[in-house]
Amino acid sequence: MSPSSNKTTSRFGHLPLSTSGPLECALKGTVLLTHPYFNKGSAFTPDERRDFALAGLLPPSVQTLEQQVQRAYEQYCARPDDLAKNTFLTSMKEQNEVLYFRLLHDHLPEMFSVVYTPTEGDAIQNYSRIFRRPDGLFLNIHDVDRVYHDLSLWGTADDIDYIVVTDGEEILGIGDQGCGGILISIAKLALTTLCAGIHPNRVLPVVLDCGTDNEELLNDPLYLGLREKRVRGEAYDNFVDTFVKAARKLYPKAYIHFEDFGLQNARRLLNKYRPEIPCFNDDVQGTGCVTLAAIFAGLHVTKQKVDDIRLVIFGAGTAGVGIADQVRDAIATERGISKEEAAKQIWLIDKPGILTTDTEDLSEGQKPYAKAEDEWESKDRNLLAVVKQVKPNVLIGTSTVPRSFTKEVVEAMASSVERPIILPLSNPTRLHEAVPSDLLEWTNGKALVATGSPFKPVKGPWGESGKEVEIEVAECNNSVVFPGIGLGSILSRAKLVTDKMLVAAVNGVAQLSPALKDSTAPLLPGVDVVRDVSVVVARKVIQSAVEEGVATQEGIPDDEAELDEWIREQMWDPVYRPLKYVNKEGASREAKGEMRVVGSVEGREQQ
Ligand SMILES: NC(=O)C1=CN([C@@H]2O[C@H](COP(=O)(O)OP(=O)(O)OC[C@H]3O[C@@H](n4cnc5c(N)ncnc54)[C@H](O)[C@@H]3O)[C@@H](O)[C@H]2O)C=CC1
Ligand SMILES: CC(=O)C(=O)O
Ligand SMILES: [Mg+2]
Repeated sequence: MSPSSNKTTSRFGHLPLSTSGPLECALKGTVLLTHPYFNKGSAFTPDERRDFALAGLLPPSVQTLEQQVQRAYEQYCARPDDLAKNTFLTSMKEQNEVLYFRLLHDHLPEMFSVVYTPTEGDAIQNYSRIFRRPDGLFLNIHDVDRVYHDLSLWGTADDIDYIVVTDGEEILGIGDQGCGGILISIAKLALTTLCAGIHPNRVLPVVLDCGTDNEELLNDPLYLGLREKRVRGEAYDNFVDTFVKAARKLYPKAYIHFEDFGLQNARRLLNKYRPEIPCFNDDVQGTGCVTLAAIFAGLHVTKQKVDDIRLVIFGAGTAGVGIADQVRDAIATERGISKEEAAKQIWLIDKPGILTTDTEDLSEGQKPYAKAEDEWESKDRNLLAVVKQVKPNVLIGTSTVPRSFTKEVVEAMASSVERPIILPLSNPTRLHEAVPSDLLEWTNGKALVATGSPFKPVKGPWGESGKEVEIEVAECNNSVVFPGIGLGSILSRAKLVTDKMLVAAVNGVAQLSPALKDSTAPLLPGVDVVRDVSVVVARKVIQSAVEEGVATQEGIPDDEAELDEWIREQMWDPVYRPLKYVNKEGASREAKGEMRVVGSVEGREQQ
């Protein structure tokens, strides 16, 4: 999958998001060189150097993007550790976006974990220490009156397709990171471009700074966010609502992706806004979708059906309940039974142990899964006791409790099922409920494993032959699916993101599972094919949006192959487009470099 050179004119005629042809630019000289969207560095052509007053500002050799990637890769490799590599890549993104995305594209399996989990988690924890220049939109709860104005600086009604917003309360598995959460919005958006070709100049990362309950940050003199305890209740709801309403009014085409909100808010906000606007909560829905696809692949290997699912989820928070709902709904649909009946195949465990109708303070999301108290044989309510009684064939971890899938638990599970499906999903890596090497060793290679963060393949002398075999472990992360869901929603200009669109996305990923063809292969497709996965997911989502009557885009092709072509045509590729000078007066906001980079480039704050 090498990015094509500039796309030729489409046979579909004008497409809203097509990126073919020259790029108009009203910037010149040093301003142009410091603008990440237009900058080409040493790859500016002789004509461009002349037309844009760059001649004396660059060394004479005109280089190709490939040469630049080679140089950048050497510099990347020279960085001593992953956090330094992450910082290097951030700096490259601020200088030259095409080069940044092309470097990542060409080295994706190697660099994915550096720009995403786990290393992005380290960058977020160190945000106020490693900060050099701001990126994204910082809104704070004491300036509610400014929300509309500050949002309006990012473009006009047509300019923004995709917004990722966080309030920083529950970042990955590392908890409250306050305004450092902006980096998760930026990272998720980088993945939408990288994995699904969503245009990097048409996205907006946002952090809603409501304070932080993280004492370390509150006591850090260098902390950059609001230095006070989180504001909650009515003021919080009003702040979020002001943001959502302003975003809808200013950018009516934009899809809003909620990321890493806290347990009290994630699902509540999703339920509030889902019936009204095209929005998506990645931790609830993205995680639910990708995990269901992994379970489908696992059932294919074990030759079981949806009826056979006996699922135990350890950690019944935002992600855990999101997964439970997605699986429950799939069981209900497939078996033609009610959701209540389907929920009987799912058991949730949280801090008090198995959740029963007697458990205090069950959340609304947990209630449908609470089991009758008298079902419990043992007075123990812990994971081991539950596994022994339930005899699950699928065990999922979304608890942030490292090593909680102990040898005893896994052996208990493996004693009652031939091929246990075990998915420790907590991020970052150090919080995984178990590591693949242990799971495979304890089950003699029988466990079907996928993990929340990436792991290297595991070698071992498993099976009766005792021969050394290498098992590749799939990454079960919402990143497999959210870029494609976003792409499909944007291209169809869906009014809403419906349940059926999400089920369609699950089926799209599941049909691409390598395990369908080879039972020893990973349960999910890997990052090496992620753009192809996104096309299939987007296609399924678009078809479903059309069927549901929520697609508003005209001219969506009916034919599947044509639809794929129509999708690919609108995916942004990391290639240089020729620059065409336009006079500043009357130039578009994009040509003036005003989108994504707000205000004058020269005047941007550094440090
Ligand atoms: N692989 C993926 O795609 C995704 C992974 N995650 C990961 O899942 C983890 C959880 O994330 P969220 O659901 O957003 O957090 P959350 O805070 O909403 O949920 C965590 C749940 O685990 C429970 N828990 C904590 N200690 C426990 C214990 N000792 N025993 C049983 N339950 C316990 C908490 O009470 C809470 O209900 C994080 O590490 C996050 O990075 C989240 C979203 C996507
Ligand atoms: C992957 C993700 O969204 C999380 O860990 O929160
Ligand atoms: Mg998340």
